[in-house]
Amino acid sequence: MIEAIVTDIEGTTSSLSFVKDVLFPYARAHLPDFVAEHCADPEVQALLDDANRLAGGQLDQAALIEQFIAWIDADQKITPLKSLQGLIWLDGYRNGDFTGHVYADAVRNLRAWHQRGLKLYVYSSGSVQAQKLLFGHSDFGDLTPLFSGYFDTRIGGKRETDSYRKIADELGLPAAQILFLSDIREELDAARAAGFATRWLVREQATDAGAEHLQAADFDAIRF
Ligand SMILES: CSCCC(=O)C(=O)COP(=O)(O)O
Ligand SMILES: [Mg+2]
Repeated sequence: MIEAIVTDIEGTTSSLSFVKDVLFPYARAHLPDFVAEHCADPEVQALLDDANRLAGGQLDQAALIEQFIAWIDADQKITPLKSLQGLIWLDGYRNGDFTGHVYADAVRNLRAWHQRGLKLYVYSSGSVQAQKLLFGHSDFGDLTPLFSGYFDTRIGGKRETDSYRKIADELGLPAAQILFLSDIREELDAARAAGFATRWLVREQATDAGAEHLQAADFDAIRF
């Protein structure tokens, strides 16, 4: 019996287009000024140091900004980049430049599952701060009361089975009692290898008859 649901964001609760056409360009445009203004801030300094280590060198600030932009353009899920993006998006949400896109069917079912007593969690490559911002400033208002916890790549990559083992440990539940929702097959494969139940959200892609994961066109089609 399913006791908890862990959901991905991009392509699952929220549209690919919101992330790729709104969030990423906003971070890209504001990143140079943000780094220049906040580089003495200890939290930002630590992210710059992490990024420098991952880039394998002692990049100066201009080169580091170029590196961050290259990572954004390649949609790299680099943890310090994702944390920096979260800090930059804070201003965008606060200024009302955008609200977090969440599909109506996702909101409807998340609310129903929460009402039924299921525990709901988020696991996204976006930082925990970015996740809370998106759901806290969503098109449907503040959805954060629905969630019991958030995970990002600090627990491990989404295509790594060990990440799901760690999440199950943190939830204190047998993996078989946790349902993972995602639009990415490799993420579902990793979750399934850890023992999770899975549903493949196929909102904007063709269904795959040979897939090992049950597929759902949207959250209304998810049964368990
Ligand atoms: C948390 S909102 C921004 C999403 C994001 O930055 C991202 O890389 C999407 O990753 P996901 O794991 O949700 O597909
Ligand atoms: Mg996704």
